Amino acid sequence: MKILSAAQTRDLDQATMQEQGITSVELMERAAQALSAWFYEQYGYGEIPEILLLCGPGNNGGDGLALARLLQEANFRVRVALLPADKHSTDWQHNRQRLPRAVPVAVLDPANLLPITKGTVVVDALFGTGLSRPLTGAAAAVVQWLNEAHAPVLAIDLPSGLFADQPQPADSPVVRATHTVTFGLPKLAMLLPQNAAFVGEWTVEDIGLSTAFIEQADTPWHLTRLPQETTIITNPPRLLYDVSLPRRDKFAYKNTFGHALLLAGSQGKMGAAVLAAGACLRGGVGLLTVAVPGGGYDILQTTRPEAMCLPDKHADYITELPDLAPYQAVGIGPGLGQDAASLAVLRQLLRTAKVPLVLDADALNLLGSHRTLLKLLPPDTVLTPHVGEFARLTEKARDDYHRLELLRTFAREHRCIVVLKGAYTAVADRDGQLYFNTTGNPGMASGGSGDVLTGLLLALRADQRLAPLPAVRLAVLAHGHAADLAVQTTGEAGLVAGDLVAHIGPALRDLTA
Ligand SMILES: NC(=O)C1=CN([C@@H]2O[C@H](COP(=O)(O)OP(=O)(O)OC[C@H]3O[C@@H](n4cnc5c(N)ncnc54)[C@H](OP(=O)(O)O)[C@@H]3O)[C@@H](O)[C@H]2O)[C@@H](O)CC1
Ligand SMILES: [K+]
Repeated sequence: MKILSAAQTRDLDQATMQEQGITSVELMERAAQALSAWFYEQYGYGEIPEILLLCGPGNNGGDGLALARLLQEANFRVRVALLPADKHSTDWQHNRQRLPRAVPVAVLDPANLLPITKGTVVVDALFGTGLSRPLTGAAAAVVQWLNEAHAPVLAIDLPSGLFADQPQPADSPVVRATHTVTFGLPKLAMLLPQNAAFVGEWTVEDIGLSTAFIEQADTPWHLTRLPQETTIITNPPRLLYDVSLPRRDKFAYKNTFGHALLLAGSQGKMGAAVLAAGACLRGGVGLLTVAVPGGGYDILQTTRPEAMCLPDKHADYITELPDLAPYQAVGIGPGLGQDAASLAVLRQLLRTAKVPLVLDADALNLLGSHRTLLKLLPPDTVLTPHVGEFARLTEKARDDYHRLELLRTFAREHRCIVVLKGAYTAVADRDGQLYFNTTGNPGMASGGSGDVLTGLLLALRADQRLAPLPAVRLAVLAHGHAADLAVQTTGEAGLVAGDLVAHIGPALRDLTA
């Protein structure tokens, strides 16, 4: 799925109207219907709250006015408060006229804003994708007043004051919504940690926007999602896959799934090697060999009998690179430590490897402290930094938007695939495209999650049937999905990395086309 800019979103609305022969008012009505359906789902069967709709001067306010009418017709108690403005959009005026007289309408007086009654649900229909500058004056005063009320807030399309695709100044006010309902496609702003407190939970409502326009739209931003049912109804339901694991041929041989080498573990960190090895095995690798420090031999052989083990001559950390000839992919980093001997192993690996590489954890820290090594990265090497590790590889980002630019530049410059781990893990490829992952949960914020991802990436990079980018997107999607499956029994707090390993099998089964 694509993510479009604010300008492209406006063009998308126009294209939809032309393609479907509908007016902008009709499109607005679809948006309002989707919003009223949301209210039904939330409140239709329980206690019905009073709803206060704050409406701005443009089409976002027009959405609010149309929603007020639909909610009033559905017997919700509604009130409308308008932001004072000199001009209003045509569709706003249309929906203002259609608003039933029974709905109380007031114009907000920014100098005299009355307290919001407890229990009121507020709809933020002040500004959406048409925000052209940071909020000041009356609009800023209203947003501040709303935020101080701590009421539940549903934002239409975007929380007011937030730009869809670029940062706003730190001191400019933005509505802190409890929930945001957006139309057609998510907006870039919704995926960034710095905006989480404004956006709240978010959902995307389908209002029948032009798929032809979306397909041809040029954008670097994409989403990777679980398989979705097509809109064409079939029995059994047909699924559309963003990425998928090919079904195994009946006569499949283990060579198809590759022989992977994992270099991992040091004294006190053998758990990282065990977790990554487990994930690689559950990820479907044909054969796995794990190179570990001598002292880790018994641990690995006992916990993962399916893997072969190469013990290093040093007891505590890895000092020698094994002969790479037998392997189709190599992973390095989990629990590796940062000893000078391990650095030499990494350097030699980068110089000599002719197969896909996955670099994580201490391998990234070593790269960060010896950046000249970056020149040695073979094309399509996979790097899996979290935000701190990424900063060590490049520079400290000013904000989340800047970080995305650094990420795309880095991936292009080094012709590699970077997996920036976080709530919406971002996969950047050498062409400058960026894919946000949509699976996973906060239970994954605990030790070992990253080691599991490395093992899974290694398995899918060793799989001879998958191209580099789809393999990486699939691994990231499956990793999050495994966590979402596991959390159903463990809960978020109780989720440990071993649970992820145990759920990789079912996660990949769901992603097999
Ligand atoms: N198009 C469609 O068919 C559909 C659109 N949809 C809905 O429309 C929304 C987009 O509507 P929109 O383009 O009218 O923009 P909107 O966000 O209402 O704001 C524009 C107004 O605000 C003003 N303004 C801007 N910044 C300001 C500031 N800082 N401080 C003060 N004023 C400021 C700006 O004035 P100006 O910049 O011209 O001075 C203008 O008057 C979209 O988010 C979705 O909700 C859905 O119904 C689906 C169908
Ligand atoms: K809004």
